[in-house]
Amino acid sequence: MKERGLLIVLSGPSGVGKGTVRKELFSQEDTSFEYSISMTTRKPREGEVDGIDYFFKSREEFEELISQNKLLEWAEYVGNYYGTPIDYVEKTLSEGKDVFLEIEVQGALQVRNAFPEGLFIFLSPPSLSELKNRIVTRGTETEELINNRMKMAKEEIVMMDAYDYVVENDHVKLACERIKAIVIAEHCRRERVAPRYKKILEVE
Ligand SMILES: Nc1ncnc2c1ncn2[C@@H]1O[C@H](COP(=O)(O)OP(=O)(O)OP(=O)(O)O)[C@@H](O)[C@H]1O
Ligand SMILES: Nc1nc2c(ncn2[C@@H]2O[C@H](COP(=O)(O)O)[C@@H](O)[C@H]2O)c(=O)[nH]1
Repeated sequence: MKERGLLIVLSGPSGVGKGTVRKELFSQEDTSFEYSISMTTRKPREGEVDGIDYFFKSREEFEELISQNKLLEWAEYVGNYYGTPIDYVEKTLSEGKDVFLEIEVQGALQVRNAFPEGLFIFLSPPSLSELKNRIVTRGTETEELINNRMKMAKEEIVMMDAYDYVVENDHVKLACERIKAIVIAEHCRRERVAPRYKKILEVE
């Protein structure tokens, strides 16, 4: 039977740079994670594409998915639902591939209960003022939403103790290097060969 993949959960407050770090990680040739695309009831931002950035759903459709137990975790965050489709995660892990979730803190804590064997990484900002600066500079939120997200961020930051690792996102490329090193170390600790090293073993 094929060994199950590792479930990697990257979480942290809004605006810390989870999406930026994830996109950078997935653009690098030496990473081989599978990204789990989330469902949300949030309206698409400019440039976001259904089925690539998110699966965009109505509130009724999302509530139907909850009632059918189709979500590994879900949370209502600043007025919208967000959730992880369970079938994709289960299928991909059972194929022996590592699955990468980029989700907020309430959802990450639910995954911790369902998958205690997962790898939980909290992405931290260098400071709260830099966090606010990043949300403001992104320019996607109204002043009211920025204040709501900052209020949530203060509650989320105290939860970093519940994670296996805290990675500071001071520079995107450095944060990616730290995350890759953690994943490789976790594979070794669990007595498995990290996918990126398997090709070395194939050489005669
Ligand atoms: N290390 C960094 N240094 C400076 N700016 C950064 C860094 N990482 C990300 N940013 C910027 O911060 C802003 C927020 O980043 P991003 O959208 O990736 O955050 P997020 O955590 O995914 O947010 P959300 O949870 O709201 O989706 C973006 O404008 C991004 O370019
Ligand atoms: N609990 C979950 N949180 C998720 C999921 N997908 C994304 N997110 C997080 O929601 C906030 C807001 O996202 P935004 O795209 O509106 O800025 C952010 O922290 C995301 O990481 C999910 O499936 N479950």
